[in-house]
Amino acid sequence: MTIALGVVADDFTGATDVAAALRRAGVRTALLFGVPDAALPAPEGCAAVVVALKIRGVPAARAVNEATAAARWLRAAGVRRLYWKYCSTFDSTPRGNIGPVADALLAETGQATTLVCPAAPEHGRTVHRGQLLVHGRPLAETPMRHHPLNPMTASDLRRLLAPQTPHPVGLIPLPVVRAGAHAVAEALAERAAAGERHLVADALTPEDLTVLGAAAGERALLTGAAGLAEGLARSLAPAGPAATEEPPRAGPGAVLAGSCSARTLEQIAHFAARHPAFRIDPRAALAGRDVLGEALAWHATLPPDAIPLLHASAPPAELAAIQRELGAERAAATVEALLAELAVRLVGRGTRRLLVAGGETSGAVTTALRVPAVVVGPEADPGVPWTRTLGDDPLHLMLKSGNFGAPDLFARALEPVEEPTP
Ligand SMILES: Nc1ncnc2c1ncn2[C@@H]1O[C@H](COP(=O)(O)OP(=O)(O)OP(=O)(O)O)[C@@H](O)[C@H]1O
Ligand SMILES: O=C(O)[C@@H](O)C(=O)CO
Repeated sequence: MTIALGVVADDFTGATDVAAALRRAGVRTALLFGVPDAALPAPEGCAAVVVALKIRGVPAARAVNEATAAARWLRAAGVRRLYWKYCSTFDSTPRGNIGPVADALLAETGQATTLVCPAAPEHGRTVHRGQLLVHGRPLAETPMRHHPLNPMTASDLRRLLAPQTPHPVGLIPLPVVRAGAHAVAEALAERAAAGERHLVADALTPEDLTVLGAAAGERALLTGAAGLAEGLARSLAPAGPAATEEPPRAGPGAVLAGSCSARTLEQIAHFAARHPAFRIDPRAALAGRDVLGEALAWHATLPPDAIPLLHASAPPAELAAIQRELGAERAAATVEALLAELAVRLVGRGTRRLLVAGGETSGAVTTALRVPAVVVGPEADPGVPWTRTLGDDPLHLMLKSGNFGAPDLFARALEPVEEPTP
């Protein structure tokens, strides 16, 4: 089977989000974690392959190297169209990594111009007049202002991208998109001739994204969040039925959360009111306390059917205080290392369903668990699918983006479902 689309995703939850969107569009999708080994054969029977990397916050040179290596593997596996998936809230700093990777992949494919469209209407993200809106509010006026690693303090995508690339950034405004694929294709050709390399595209609806996907035609590289990938998939092939697979209902479950996003904090509050919860503090760990040992000892006291939550998440003011005291990167690395080791220990103790909140956190956990690839299953909420490892005794993983899912998601995903009495 030809692989129609190869996606390079900058974090692990973003990768599951885009894989779920492709599955929704009827495309059988495989999800690989980390740059695939050169000898790894292309997954059988899949029309799309997503490679999940953990390059959102790393130095730009490293992000470029890993993304290029993943793109080369995908192209060697026969992929003609590449997609660079970044966050629908454009998580990045003025140093990168969205621009540098887009430039590197453009050079790799020999293409002159690409689209930049983080719209994901499914998640309430739209682009209008080049502004990124989250449920109608400019990005910089949302809690993303307080993100622990990349606070987003501007909303204009041209302004956000400009410091990340030496190339001109232009705009395809909504009226052009609404005029249809032909008008967008013409605008793309004109802007390319004018030397504009990155074209921010307005999109408010799934239909706008399908138009953009269709306009891109045979272009070898598009960039954006899950919405444009789904639009591209819809324009490539009519939607088929999504594979039918039940969510995993049984087996010991646990939640590990390192996301400090507003939605994760709500989900933690909801879950902790019903289930045992343990809070990890990086200050204690760096002061020399055996936080891992304490968490494991706490876990050992729980009844076998408990669904524990272990988390480090802190509200904005407390997070800022921790970061001032420890340094943001040191604090984050400490939390990630602790949660990753906890994941390994919990799975060692029999956990088979693991919900992980946060993209960086999911990257750390999945890498520590040495999971090479998963099959993408049903979504519990938009962009939050269950995935499972291959083999006889699969591990079920739900990698949740910080801002995704309803407040009761953790409970809904993991609590046993009462069978209706006949
Ligand atoms: N108490 C804390 N103090 C300092 N850093 C923390 C704390 N808790 C979590 N972190 C760090 O904050 C970062 C949160 O990023 P992560 O990507 O996991 O979540 P997110 O940004 O909400 O999710 P997504 O990327 O999916 O939107 C992680 O690196 C984590 O280790
Ligand atoms: O696009 C999004 O918002 C998510 O897929 C994501 O990347 C979160 O890390």
